[in-house]
Amino acid sequence: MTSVSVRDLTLKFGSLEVLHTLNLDIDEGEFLVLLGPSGCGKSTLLNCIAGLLDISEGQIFISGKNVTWEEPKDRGIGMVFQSYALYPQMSVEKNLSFGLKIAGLPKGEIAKRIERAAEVLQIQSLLKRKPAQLSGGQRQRVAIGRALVRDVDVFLFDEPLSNLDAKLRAELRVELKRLHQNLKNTMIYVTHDQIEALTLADRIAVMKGGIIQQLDAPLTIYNKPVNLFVAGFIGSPSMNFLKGSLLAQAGGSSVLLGPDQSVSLDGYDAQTDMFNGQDVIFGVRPEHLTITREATSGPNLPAVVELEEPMGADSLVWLRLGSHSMSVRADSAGEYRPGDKVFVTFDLAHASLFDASTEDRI
Ligand SMILES: Nc1ncnc2c1ncn2[C@@H]1O[C@H](COP(=O)(O)OP(=O)(O)OP(=O)(O)O)[C@@H](O)[C@H]1O
Repeated sequence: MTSVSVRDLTLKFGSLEVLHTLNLDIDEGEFLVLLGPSGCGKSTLLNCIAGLLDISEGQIFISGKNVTWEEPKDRGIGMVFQSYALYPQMSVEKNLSFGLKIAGLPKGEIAKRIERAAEVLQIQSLLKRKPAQLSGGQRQRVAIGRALVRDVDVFLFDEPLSNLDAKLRAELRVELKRLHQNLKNTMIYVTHDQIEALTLADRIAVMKGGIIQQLDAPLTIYNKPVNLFVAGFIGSPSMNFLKGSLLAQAGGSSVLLGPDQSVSLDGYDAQTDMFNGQDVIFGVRPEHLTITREATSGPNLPAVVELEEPMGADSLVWLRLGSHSMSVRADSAGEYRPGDKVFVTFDLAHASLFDASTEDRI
């Protein structure tokens, strides 16, 4: 069942149109991540769903009800912001109970909900403390708790972890995932951190310039990005992009990357013949390339090592291949030296090909 439905949503700030006739359906219990670079409109979209902005055109439905003109408090949503927005003079317990008291809930019910949220978030021992006596991670837990006690259908998160250091962020990310697995509420989560998106989401909506570029499961977005923007935005280290031209012949297509340098597209999962002679961009992730000292039987090209970056478990080896530079994830601990002559093999089943003029996937 659809939990949140956004229909033909347009939002303008004065003459600046930030969201353009946007449509989005989010299933009940789904963890949907809105991902994109700064300024792409993801917080604006979340704020529209929350009712914090008056939309210019379109409609929003939550749990089947048209809430387009409803007040935020009447939408059945709980929101968690990047800034914890806790009341500094109140204890954790009071921060959690405040909204419920205003809503007129009976004392017993309030106590029950706080107890449950405190247990889920492991903050039972912190209930009497003030926000200033908490760490950043604990404060963010309380902020999540405040949304939790409202007993809502839909949680909205706006970059809730971005104020935390990397280690804490990784810990809370796991906790959020666990929380979603236990509660099974619909969650809409804004971030510009692709790791957060890939690890948390059931589906990711990648946005650019107020438009959803791709809405898909994380691995589909990772393996089959619909355009050059999505391909470049997702993945760290980034996908390698090699400019070339497409040559379709009787024996199959290939990409000409330079004089005497061509990569056969045998194994690529789409028809490419109709792009014969056109400029294309061949995209391949560092982990879908293999370096060998000797030529292999697969589609491989000679390359020269520029440098090796050790990354702990493995390393990133930068290669020069004619006029192209590319990085390869290698199971190596400093065995490559600048100037080493190697061969690089391409995993075509995981490669991407883009039309250089439209930047769309072929
Ligand atoms: N109140 C406002 N008045 C005018 N322009 C605004 C307002 N709020 C946001 N904008 C503009 O709308 C666009 C989208 O902003 P939004 O905050 O939604 O982006 P975002 O993708 O969430 O970025 P970030 O990750 O930096 O928060 C930006 O160009 C921003 O400058």
